Amino acid sequence: MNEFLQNQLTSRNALIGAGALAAAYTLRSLYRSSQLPPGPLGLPLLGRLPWLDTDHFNESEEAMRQKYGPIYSFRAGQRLMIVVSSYEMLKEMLKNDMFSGRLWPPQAAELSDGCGIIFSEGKTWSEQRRVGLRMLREFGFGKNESLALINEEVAAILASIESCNSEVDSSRLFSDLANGVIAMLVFGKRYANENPNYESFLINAKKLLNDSLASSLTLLFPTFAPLLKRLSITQQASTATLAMHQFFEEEIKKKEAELTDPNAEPLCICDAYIHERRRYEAKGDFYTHRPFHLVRICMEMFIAGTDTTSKSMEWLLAHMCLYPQVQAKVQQELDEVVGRERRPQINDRPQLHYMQAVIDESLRSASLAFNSLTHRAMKDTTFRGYRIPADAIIVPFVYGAHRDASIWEKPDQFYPEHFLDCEGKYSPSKYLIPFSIGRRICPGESLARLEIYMAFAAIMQKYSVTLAASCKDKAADVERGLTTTPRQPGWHKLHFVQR
Ligand code: HEM
Repeated sequence: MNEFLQNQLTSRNALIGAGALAAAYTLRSLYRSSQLPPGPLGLPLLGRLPWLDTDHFNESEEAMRQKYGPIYSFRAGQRLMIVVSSYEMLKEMLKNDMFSGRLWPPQAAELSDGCGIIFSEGKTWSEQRRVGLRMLREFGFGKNESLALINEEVAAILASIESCNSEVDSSRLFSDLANGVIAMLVFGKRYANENPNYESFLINAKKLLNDSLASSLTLLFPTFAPLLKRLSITQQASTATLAMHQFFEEEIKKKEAELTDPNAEPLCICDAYIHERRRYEAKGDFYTHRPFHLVRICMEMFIAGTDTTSKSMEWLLAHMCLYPQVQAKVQQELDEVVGRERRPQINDRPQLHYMQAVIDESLRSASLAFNSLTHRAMKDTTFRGYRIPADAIIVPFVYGAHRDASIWEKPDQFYPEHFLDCEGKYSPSKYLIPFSIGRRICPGESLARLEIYMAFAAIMQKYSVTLAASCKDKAADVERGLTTTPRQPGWHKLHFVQR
């Protein structure tokens, strides 16, 4: 055989070999994809990203839920998303350690250094969560001190409504309340708005939330993360995080200097944590509660516990504007149970059946944390016969669960009767999961519910609220909401009339 023929044969064999390999690879990928939960195909590298409406991400996901059912999968960039929206599946999945991991953009994960509650996993997470929850209980829920504190913040809201004759920006109305409560719980003091350090902290926190979609590019495209990390949008988020760390480090330093007596009564979460850390250090353990945990926990309480609570109150008032007949019933019940002479208190809550149903229906209808916080599959595993690869992003699609027609009588309407029994008594539903469910369920639920109830009851007792004249024609936009993190009601202003 001459040399030319031999070369031809070798190239042909190489081509056949490469073709066979490619075919085997494609078949294997198709086979492996067929084991995943059903879902739409996407483009190479981009996956379904071009089809997702980033302004109303919840609606894109809801359309897929309608088509593919309660568990589906799709690729976003290089990541596999497993979207789950059935209550029963979420309950089963989220109580399982296998799905309790977290996956964050690499730059955010590096900055967190595995500390705190929200970003951590495994033993560190369970220890920090245990301590955080205990402290929230000690300082946060239902104690006379915290009730007095919330009452003060509510009084400030009422005063600010009273002083404003014209239109009120609802987003400003409630953020002071939620920030004030968290500041008192965490540091035992309220920050004046003019405090420049606190002001810049608030600006950085807003930046971080607003830029979160853009900065998650590094999460969706891990291969390109080193390049993407250099983008200014990613760097802005990191700079904001570092500045926030600095704010908390300085506040904690002041507390440490003040807290010299180990028997001194802790006055806030920060005091209590410093005591706890010193107890561990006295036993020679400098690691379990190393100082950066406290920095992160303080920051997490502010980030996770303020915007969420104030946006829930905004949604409630938006719903009252959109459904005046519901508002009238809330007020009638308040008049009957509490009257107008004294401010509604926590012990009135069990008698305010309709009001509790309205609050729950607003939480359902808004589904503020519409994707909860996403989780990570810790290992290759299976769930209900589907393959779930390690590092798949588990999306608890709360918005979809709250629109499941097999659970909710009128999923697309604002219908407080979802939470009332046939005698008109409040009947909480286990299917309502705005604070998620399972091992990582929000530890701030009781506190958030307390704040929401106290503020809502006080406002409804004294005022009727409508959309301001300038936004009357925007009702549909208000109700459709905006999807940032968290989902906000559409932009609007309010008009209050004293009752
Ligand atoms: C209406 C207000 C709130 C809503 C809708 C809300 C919702 C949520 C959701 C959906 C999660 C994710 C749970 C998961 O990963 O499965 C979460 C986690 C968390 N929330 Fe809240 N939250 C609210 C208020 C608060 C408050 C007031 C605090 C603290 C003072 C707080 C602290 C946290 C923390 C620390 C986590 C992380 C839990 C973990 O990773 O183990 N939240 N929240």
